[in-house]
Amino acid sequence: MRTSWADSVANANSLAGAASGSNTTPSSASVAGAASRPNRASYVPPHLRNHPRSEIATPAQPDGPAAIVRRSSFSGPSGDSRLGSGGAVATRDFGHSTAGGGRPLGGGGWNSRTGGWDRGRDREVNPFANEDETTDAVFNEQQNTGINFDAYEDIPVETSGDNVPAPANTFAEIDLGAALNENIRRCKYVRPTPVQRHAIPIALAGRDLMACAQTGSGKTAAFCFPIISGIMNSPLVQKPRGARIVFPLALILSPTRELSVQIHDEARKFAYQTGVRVVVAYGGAPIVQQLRELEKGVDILVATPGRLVDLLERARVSLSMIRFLALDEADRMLDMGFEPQIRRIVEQMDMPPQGVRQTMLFSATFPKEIQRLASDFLANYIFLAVGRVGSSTDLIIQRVEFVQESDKRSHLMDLLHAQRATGVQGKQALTLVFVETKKGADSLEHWLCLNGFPATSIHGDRTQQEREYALRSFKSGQAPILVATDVAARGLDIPHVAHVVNFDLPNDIDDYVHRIGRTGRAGKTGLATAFFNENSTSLARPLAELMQESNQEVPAWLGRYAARSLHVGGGGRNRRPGGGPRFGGRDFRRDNSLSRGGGGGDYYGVGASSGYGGGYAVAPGFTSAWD
Ligand SMILES: Nc1ncnc2c1ncn2[C@@H]1O[C@H](COP(=O)(O)OP(=O)(O)OP(=O)(O)O)[C@@H](O)[C@H]1O
Repeated sequence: MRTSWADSVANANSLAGAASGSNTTPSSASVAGAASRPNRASYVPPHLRNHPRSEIATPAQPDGPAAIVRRSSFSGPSGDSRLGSGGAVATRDFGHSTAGGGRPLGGGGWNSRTGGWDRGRDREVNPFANEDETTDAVFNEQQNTGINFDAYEDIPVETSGDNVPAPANTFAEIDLGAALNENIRRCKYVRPTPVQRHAIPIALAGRDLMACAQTGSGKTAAFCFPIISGIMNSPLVQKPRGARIVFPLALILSPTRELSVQIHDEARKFAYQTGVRVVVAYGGAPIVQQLRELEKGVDILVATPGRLVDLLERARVSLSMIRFLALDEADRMLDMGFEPQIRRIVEQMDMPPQGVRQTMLFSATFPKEIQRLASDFLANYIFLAVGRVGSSTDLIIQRVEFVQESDKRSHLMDLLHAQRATGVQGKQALTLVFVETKKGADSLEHWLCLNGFPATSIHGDRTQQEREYALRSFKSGQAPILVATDVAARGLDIPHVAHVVNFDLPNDIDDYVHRIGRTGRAGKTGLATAFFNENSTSLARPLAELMQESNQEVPAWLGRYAARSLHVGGGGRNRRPGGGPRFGGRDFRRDNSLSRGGGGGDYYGVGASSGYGGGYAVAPGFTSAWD
């Protein structure tokens, strides 16, 4: 059975303790003795290679169950030691003790359950295997080196908060350690995206973070890298053993099952051969299988809130050792749908409080009221806005067409035929069609299939198996059209989505931003078409504003709808406050210190000021820069 790195530490200590004839710690002698046993070829993790043997040291004596062992100090900033008050900090380097001494803590390996931490890692499934085998090398290359990554270069970046760490320009500068760097290379990431450049140094400095950055701009790595590096490099409280309860060190919450699976897949790549074990738990899939995975050991738990609550109630997971908490799609996680569950998980179970754990919230949209809620979870945090957050990337060409309800199907058919005619189809050009209801998704899928367009669908009434199958056939191009409800709106990173069609527009502009963000990812361009009619008038103004902000052509008729909705007070939550350039989800804390510019200005000339293009003063403690 494999274990997590944390378990390995615990087991290493108990093994060594046994070897020295005590229940506590390995003495130097026992370790030396163990090290002098005949060595089988020992696995040296990539990040520990090339370290002189002289640096190799032995874990010092832990002090009871809360003993802390420093895992590795080979690179990166020193870990967050905020948890250090619970026990003694080992002075020797855990990681290095593995590196040089073969199996320094006993011939049986690090872990009595597994027969060896390194053996467990030898058996680690290579998450890059499929990609390496991909014959279409160019395809892969384009995926991640992204010719258009230059498009991000002149993106506006704003940070606020105390003592904001400086951004880094290269991964080498960030110094994540050899193992992570090797995985970054395997992912074909040549340089960090802007959100990574800023967020990773902030997170590595141990700071809490609320980060807004456009869809498809690499937020997953921005929170995964520091978590993995933090787990590898910082002191660790020894995990209690024996019971069937597991103690993850990091928790990543996301709103949908598919997104959790995707984050898990990504995190496994980033953590490959680091010894940091990532496990996913989500609803709709058999819990027994997930429990089995958890029992093998878990450092990073990626979960949907519902399934996590279930695991907590069954006392199979404890959050008492959580050092890193990340909420992906944080605004969604804290809106009315999820907030009670999130509060339960974060505030009412056994998770260390804010200021003790490190908390990171990420999204492309961050309405102010949600920022206010989110600040309950954060301590002295830094707000980071990359791009006009809450806005869409300029890489997505947005079109809005006026289509009556009864004409929508035939209009969609025209679009699809036109795509076919230009050869834009198949695996290299997938089309994602968003509809409002589950029934609507089923019936549109059926109709498309009847009309010779292989389609599939994903929504909440389909079984998890059906959802996963649908996603697989879409990704593979077997069904190059996916009809979806908002369950597929956020986070999903599906290569080659060339066209997003908003067959039904959502009620909330932020949902629109996330939906169209399924294309135009990682520096590539994409197309989004929306069908607008009298049913979507409440979206007219925010949509027109968004398009204007993203340098899109706004049809005159949409401008008229927008102006009208302003006069009748439409917009509701969609009404964007303040006018002026939004920087999207601007830090709500600034509202207290800055006078609001714009006062409802807009580009229709209806508001009090001319809105766009006007700046706002930068208050002390806030920086604003073009990255
Ligand atoms: N530094 C990088 N270089 C090249 N590609 C990258 C880099 N970082 C991330 N990517 C790729 O960019 C794509 C989008 O990343 P990711 O899914 O993390 O975006 P996101 O910001 O979380 O988007 P969303 O807001 O939609 O959730 C992924 O395919 C990822 O592999």
